[in-house]
Amino acid sequence: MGGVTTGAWIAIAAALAVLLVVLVVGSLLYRRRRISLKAPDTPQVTTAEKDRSGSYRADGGFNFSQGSTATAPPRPPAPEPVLPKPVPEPEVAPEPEVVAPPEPEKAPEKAPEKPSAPPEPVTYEPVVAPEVEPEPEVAPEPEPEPAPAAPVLDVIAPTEGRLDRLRGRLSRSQSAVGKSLLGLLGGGDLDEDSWEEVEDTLLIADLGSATTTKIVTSLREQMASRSVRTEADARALLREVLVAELRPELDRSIRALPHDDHPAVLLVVGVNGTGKTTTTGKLARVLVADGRRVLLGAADTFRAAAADQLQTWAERVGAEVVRGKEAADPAAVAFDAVSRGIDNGVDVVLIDTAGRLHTKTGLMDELGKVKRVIEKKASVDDVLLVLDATIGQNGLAQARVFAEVVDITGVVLTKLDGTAKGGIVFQVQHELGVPVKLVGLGEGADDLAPFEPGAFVDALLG
Ligand SMILES: Nc1nc2c(ncn2[C@@H]2O[C@H](COP(=O)(O)OP(=O)(O)OP(=O)(O)O)[C@@H](O)[C@H]2O)c(=O)[nH]1
Repeated sequence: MGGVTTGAWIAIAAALAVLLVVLVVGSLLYRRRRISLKAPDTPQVTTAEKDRSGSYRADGGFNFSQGSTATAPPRPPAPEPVLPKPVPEPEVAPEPEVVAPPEPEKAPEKAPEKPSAPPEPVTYEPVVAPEVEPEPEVAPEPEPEPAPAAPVLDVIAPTEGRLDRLRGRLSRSQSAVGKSLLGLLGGGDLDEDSWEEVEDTLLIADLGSATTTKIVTSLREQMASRSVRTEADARALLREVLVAELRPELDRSIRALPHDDHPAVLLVVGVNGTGKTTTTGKLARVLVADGRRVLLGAADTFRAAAADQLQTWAERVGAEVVRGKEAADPAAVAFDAVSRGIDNGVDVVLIDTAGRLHTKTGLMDELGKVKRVIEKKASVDDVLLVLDATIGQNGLAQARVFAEVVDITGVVLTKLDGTAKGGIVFQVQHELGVPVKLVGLGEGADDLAPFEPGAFVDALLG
C-alpha cells in the first residue's frame, strides 16, 4: 500500500476536490437560472405561453398584442444603414457599446415549465485513478462562494391588477372632483347655477371645454329621462357618462409581442422630463415579468445620464442595452439596437428617444430620422407618447407637436399621482384620437399600470 498510497491518495483527493467544485458551481448556476422574474403564483406562465401564438388578455393586467405586420417592410436583404448626413459622426454608429445583460441570456419564459434545465450535473468522470474508491469524507470542502457574484435581479411586482393596487394613490388626488360632482348631482333636479358649477368642476379638473360640454349635455339628457334622487344614482349615472367619454372600446394593448421573424419595436417619445426614460424602464420590467426578452435602445444621446439611467433599469431586470457614445446620432443608435435585437432574437426592442422641443423642425428631423432608419430593419409597432399629467394644457400643446411629427399610437400619462386634474386623460384622447394606454402613478419601479377607463373613473369619483 506504501508507494501507491501517497500518489493514489493525492489523486483521489484532487479528483474529489474537482468533483465537488463542479457540483457546487453546477448547483449555484442552477439556482441562479431559477431566479424567477414572474410574480409568484400568478398564472402568468400559461399566459406567456399563450402569447407565443398571438396575444392574450388578462383582466386587470397588461394587455400585449402583436403590431400589424401589414405595414412591415419586406425585410430587405440587410441593407446597409444609409443614415442621413448632417451628423458628423460615422453614419453607422461606430459599434455602440452593447451592454450584455448581466445574466441569464434566456428569458425565463423560454422554458417556463422546465425550470431551466439545471446545468447538466456535468457527467463527471473521476478524472484519473478509476480504481480508487472515492471517500467522500476526505474531500476538502471547497467554500460554496467562489462562483462569480450573481447579479441581484429585482423581484418585479405582479402585473395583474396594478391599477387596483394603485387606486388608493390615484383617488387621493382625484376625490375632490368626484365629491364635488356627486354632491351637485346627488340632489336631483339641478338649477342653471348648479349646472354651471358642474361645468366649472369639470373644467377645473382639466377635462377641456369640448369634453366638458359633451359630458354636461349627456348628463342633462340622462337626468331628465331617469330619476336621480340619491348619491348612488348620481354616481351610477356619472360613471356611465364618464366611462363612455373615455371610449372604452379603443385598443389599449401594447404592441409588444414579437413577430415571426423579428422583435416588436416600440418607440418612446416625449419631452424631456416627462418621465420617458422612467417609463421605458418600467415597461421593460413589465415585459420581463411577462417572460419577454427585452432590449433597450438608449437613443436619447443628448444627455449621457439618460443612457446611464436606462442601463441601470436594464441591469436590474436582466435586459440588454444598446447605447451610443454621448452625442452620437440617435438614429444610428436606434438602428443598432433594432439590429442587435433581431440578431439576438429578443422579443421586444424599446427605444428611448430624446425630446428636446427646441424647434419643431429639429424634433421632426430627429424623430423622423430615427423612425425612418429603424424601418430599414423592422416596422415600428407602437409609438408611445409620454405626457406629464401635472402640466395640464402644456401637455396638450406638446402632444400636438409630437402628433405632427410622428404617428402616435398610444399615450402614457405619467405623474397622475401628483395631480388633482386627471381630466387631462379625456382631453388627450379627444385631441389625438389615440388611446391612453398606460399611466404612471408614482416614482416606484413598478408604478406603471394599464389604463382602464372604468377603474380610472372609479378612482376619479372616489
Ligand atoms: N410622481 C411620479 N414621478 C414620476 C413618474 N414617472 C416619472 N417620474 C419622475 O419624473 C422624473 C423625470 O423622469 P425621466 O424618466 O428622467 O424623464 P425623461 O422624460 O426621460 O427625461 P430625460 O431623462 O431628461 O430625458 C424622475 O424624477 C421620475 O422619477 C410618475 O408616474 N409619478
